[in-house]
This record gives sequence, structure tokens and C-alpha cells, in this order.
Amino acid sequence: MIKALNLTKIYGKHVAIKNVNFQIDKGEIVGFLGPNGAGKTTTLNIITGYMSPSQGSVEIDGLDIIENSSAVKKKIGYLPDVPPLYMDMTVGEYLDFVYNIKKADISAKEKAINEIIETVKIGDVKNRLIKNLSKGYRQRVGIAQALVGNPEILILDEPTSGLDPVQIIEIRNLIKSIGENRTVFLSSHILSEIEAVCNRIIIINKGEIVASGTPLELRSHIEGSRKLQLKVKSDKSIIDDLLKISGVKNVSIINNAKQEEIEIDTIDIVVESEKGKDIREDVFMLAAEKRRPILMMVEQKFDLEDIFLQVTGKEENKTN
Ligand SMILES: Nc1ncnc2c1ncn2[C@@H]1O[C@H](COP(=O)(O)OP(=O)(O)OP(=O)(O)O)[C@@H](O)[C@H]1O
Repeated sequence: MIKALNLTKIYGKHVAIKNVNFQIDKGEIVGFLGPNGAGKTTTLNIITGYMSPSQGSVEIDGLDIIENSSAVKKKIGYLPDVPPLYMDMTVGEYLDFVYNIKKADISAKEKAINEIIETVKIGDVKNRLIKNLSKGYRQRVGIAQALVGNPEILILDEPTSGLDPVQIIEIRNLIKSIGENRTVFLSSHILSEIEAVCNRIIIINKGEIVASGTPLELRSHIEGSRKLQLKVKSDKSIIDDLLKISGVKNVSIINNAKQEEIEIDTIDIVVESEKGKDIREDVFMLAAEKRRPILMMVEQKFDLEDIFLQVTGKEENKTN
């Protein structure tokens, strides 16, 4: 179990993270989601013992990470944002080197390294120099080094960053299979990434935790409000009219409609209501009264992206 207790990190005058608290239970695969610069790497460096916090503490299975540094480090495998690879070593030499510095059981070395190589599927490049590997393979080698010593907890900082779509899917599947018998905490600034792999999400923004829960729990944060997608035979003046309806919170134009779906003299908009308000009838009546026929009205479901944009205050980026 990982417990982050009131973590704060200040670089000079810059507060990178502030009062960060969370708990990750044994066996969970948890995603740490936040925009660039939110404080993900800083937090991961602290909970892996790579960096000390300005304030606060970390417990791994009840042990304080600073007081029990070597015992705790054995429990954790870490893939930092820049994997610590030696370019002039072959993959085999490098894993041997990592095994030795982690002081893992020497008698089991060959078997353990071979198992890791098989798990992360790098057998075919075992004798290649790391500098000659593709980014995807280097990332696998980075994950392999994190697995040396068979740690119970795996912490991965942006594990798919810079990979192509095929490599991303491969690494995701790898993380899922590794996570079957380990606790995994991984960071990303890409929501779909986290959604594909994790069963719980912690969202950080500007150094503070702003939301946490399963995708279902996070959705319930904003459930209650509705979003209606409309196609109306009208010009933009309908927007001001709709905003006058009681219970309407926001109206925005969808300007990413596919070219072939755009009809002349119509406007595609999203009308968002306040929590608990059903505005469908009022919207219909108003449009009829203004002689602006509604050609389509569909209720949109909130997705995790809405939640992410809402809690990070970036709602404006989605529709504009
Ligand atoms: N060594 C440092 N000295 C000063 N400021 C730093 C240092 N490391 C990070 N920061 C700042 O702290 C904040 C958090 O950085 P951090 O790298 O933890 O964010 P992040 O969420 O991992 O971002 P990214 O996804 O871009 O890596 C940023 O504003 C960053 O510029």
C-alpha cells in the first residue's frame, strides 16, 4: 500500500505540489492524470524515494520511505520519465548490471532476467546495443529494469510518451498483464491512456489533487447536469435566446462537425443545463416560438474528458 501524506514540494519559490494526499491499495492499477507541469513527476520522484519532499511523508506498507529507505526501495520498481538506460550496453548486459546494483539474489539471476525478458518481450533484441533500439523497445527495456528484483509495486512515469500507436497498445497490454499481480501507479497527461489501463484515477492540477475515484465515481461528480446537442435552422442569434432559458448554464457552437454533416443555414450547438434541470421542453418551445426549427436534439453523455476539463478548469478548450 502506498500512502502519500500531505506532500508539498517547493523548488526555490515555486510550489510544485501542495498538500498532496492519496492512498493506493495493494493490487490496484491507478492512473495519475494531469496536464503538463501539474506535478506528476515531482510526486512520483518523492514516492519512489528519488527526491525528498519539502513537507509531508510517504509510507509504503506502513514503512516511512525515508526511515526505511533500502527496505522500501526493494518493494518499488520505477520507470522515470527519462529511463536510466546505458546506450552502449546491450540489453542483456544492462539488465545484468541493474540486477547487480539492486543487489537481488545472485543465485537466481539468470532465471529472473530471462523471465523479465520474456514478460516484456525483448528476447529478440537481447544482444543489441540499447542505442540501436527503437523508442518502443527502449521503453520495454525501461520497464524491464523496473521489474528487476520482482518488486510488488511498479511506478511508471508517462510510460507511453513518444511511442507510435502500435507501440502504445503493446505497452498498455504489457502494463495490464504486469498489473495482474502487482500494484501499479502510472502517470499520464492523456486521459484515454489512463482510462484504457486503470481502474482508479487521481487527477492533479497545478500541484493539487482535484479529483479521485473510479471512472464511474468521477462521472457522478457532474451527473445531474445534461448536455443537449442541437442542430437548429438558425443563425447565431439562437444562442443568446437559449441562454435566457432558466436552468441553461452554457451554450457553445460545435465547430468540429464533419464537413459533409454541415447543412446550410443551420447551426450545431451544445446546450448545458444546471444540475437537476430538464430543459428539453423549454428549449423546444423557445425554438418554436422564435420560428427556428430544431432539426435534431440528442442528449450527450458526459465522458471522462468532460470531468478532466472541468476539474482542471479547461472547459473552454473542448468546444472552442
Ligand atoms: N528541478 C526543478 N526546479 C524548478 N522547478 C521545477 C523543477 N522540476 C519541476 N519543476 C516545476 O514544477 C512543476 C511541476 O513539474 P513536474 O515535472 O512535476 O510536472 P509534470 O506533471 O510531471 O509535468 P510533465 O507532464 O510536463 O512532465 C512545473 O511547474 C515545473 O516547471
